[in-house]
Amino acid sequence: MEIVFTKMHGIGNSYIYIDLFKYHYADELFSSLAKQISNVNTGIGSDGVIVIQPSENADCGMRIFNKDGSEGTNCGNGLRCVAKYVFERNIVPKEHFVIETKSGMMHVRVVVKNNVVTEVIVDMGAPLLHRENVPMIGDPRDFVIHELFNLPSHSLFVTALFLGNPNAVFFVENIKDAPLHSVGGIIENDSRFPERVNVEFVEVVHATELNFRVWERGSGVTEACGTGACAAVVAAILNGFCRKGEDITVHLSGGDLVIRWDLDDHVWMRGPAAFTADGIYYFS
Ligand SMILES: N[C@H](CCC[C@H](N)C(=O)O)C(=O)O
Repeated sequence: MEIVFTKMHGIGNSYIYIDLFKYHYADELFSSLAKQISNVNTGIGSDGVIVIQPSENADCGMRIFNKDGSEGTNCGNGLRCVAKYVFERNIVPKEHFVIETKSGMMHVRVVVKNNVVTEVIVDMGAPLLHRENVPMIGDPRDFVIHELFNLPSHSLFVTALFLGNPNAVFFVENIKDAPLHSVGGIIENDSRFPERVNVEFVEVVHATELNFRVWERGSGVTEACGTGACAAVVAAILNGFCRKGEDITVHLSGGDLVIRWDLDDHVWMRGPAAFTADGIYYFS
């Protein structure tokens, strides 16, 4: 079966984009497509699949499927790429518009130079801090801020929250020592997170600068995670390392994002998006 696709990335977090405004594929396809096409040897290579589709409630809709075929609820880097795609391909010829995701309506603004989107600003909405919203087991009314999180090999302190998806943030002295590969997958699948969790390690460089690495739910280590970077900024403010209302630069493996948890409680993310290729994939 021939699948028309576009590959894009947001600071190295790459997805295969399927445009359902133009082409028609059955919903049942996407989970197995994500598993197959993400393989760099037998597929195209990506962190998953993102479906761009019409929406009755917004200018367009977006669905995200991780490498393991699981469907996520939002994707920060994906939102910026979808915004660039629908603007430049004349699907949504507006500079301010709304993208519907499983975790809500996302308001985006594209920064345009000579008809090319150079940057996208996304209102990621307000974080949900109660344990039941992360979700994480325990007293539902609690916040999870600097809570002891014991593993067989490590004693860590977690700050957990929902910001488009579930996030568990751990602060480390030096990002180079983050036990990403040794505990990322263990924490992702820990039973304390009933819907699994995206795992972020953060080094506070200073009050307006963070170093960041991520093990993503359903995709493992990626170059960048937009929702995760936003969650890291919220966690840094909750722990007193940074301040609300200030622009925080987050250094991810694939590049930088500028994020602000505003006094109105909304989290704003600003960053680039890029086309990589258009093509046809032979799905079997
Ligand atoms: N792995 C995430 C979805 C992708 C999020 C990430 N790529 C981003 O840029 O926000 C999840 O299952 O919640």
